[in-house]
Amino acid sequence: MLTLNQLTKVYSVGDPALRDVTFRVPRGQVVGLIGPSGAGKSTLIRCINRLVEPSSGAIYLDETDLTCLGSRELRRARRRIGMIFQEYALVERLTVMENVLSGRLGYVPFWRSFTRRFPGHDIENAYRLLDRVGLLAHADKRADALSGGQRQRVGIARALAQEPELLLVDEPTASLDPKTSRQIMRLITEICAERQLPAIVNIHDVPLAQQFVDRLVGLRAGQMVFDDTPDRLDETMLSEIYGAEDWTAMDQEDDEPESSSDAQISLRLPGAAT
Ligand SMILES: Nc1ncnc2c1ncn2[C@@H]1O[C@H](COP(=O)(O)OP(=O)(O)OP(=O)(O)O)[C@@H](O)[C@H]1O
Repeated sequence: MLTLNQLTKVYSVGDPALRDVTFRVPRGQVVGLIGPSGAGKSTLIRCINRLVEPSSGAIYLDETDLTCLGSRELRRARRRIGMIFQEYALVERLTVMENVLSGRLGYVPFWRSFTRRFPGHDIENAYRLLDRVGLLAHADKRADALSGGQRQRVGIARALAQEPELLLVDEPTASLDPKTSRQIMRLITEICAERQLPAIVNIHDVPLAQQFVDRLVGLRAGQMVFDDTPDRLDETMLSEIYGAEDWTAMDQEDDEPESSSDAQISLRLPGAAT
């Protein structure tokens, strides 16, 4: 279980990026984090893994307050947090298998990581994970030979190789076409249910989020303005989160042809095609 308690972040300049954000994510629940640009979504995710230092508040991963950890304890705690990134963050010249095994680097002694010699059970587990994400036949291919969707599947398998207790997912579909985006969101949510993993997914595509996540948290100017199931997010609430003017503008953009490079971040209300 992840618990954020009055999490606040004030950067050296500007208004607070997060103000007293409080919510819990129980095991197996996938929370979609939505809000306009600058609302604080990335800051929230980065505070949890302490890439950004929170200004105040607490972040509990089960019993551990992540905000209080020294550097050594923090390294250990980060092993418990799997990250999935928009641009996959793979090592392109390494194979799919080597990329998945890199999720184990925090667990093996330095000499093993240096020579990339991993214990047999890590390798067996990596094969199982590749099978789960549908990439078993691609284990020996170089990462740069894969499509975007396949790369993201490698990213998911690598995060799972860590045997995490929490998944933090940053715009997992922003570089993917709509069909592949749905496949990736389906995979993430199925895996979280299977493994009873709590997850926070930072996502711009509201309809996609509504289709797959258990719960939506809406941020605006660093404050939580929505926390409910996706079916409770109506037009009024969307205007509240995104601001009436911005929301109307984005809604109109949605009427433009798909060729728009912003097509994927356009916002539509429920009923997106599967
Ligand atoms: N390193 C930084 N130093 C100062 N201000 C920052 C820094 N990073 C973010 N901010 C500010 O904090 C606020 C929240 O930014 P953040 O990137 O978390 O928003 P976001 O919701 O993730 O936006 P986007 O959807 O565009 O990625 C913004 O006002 C931003 O300008």
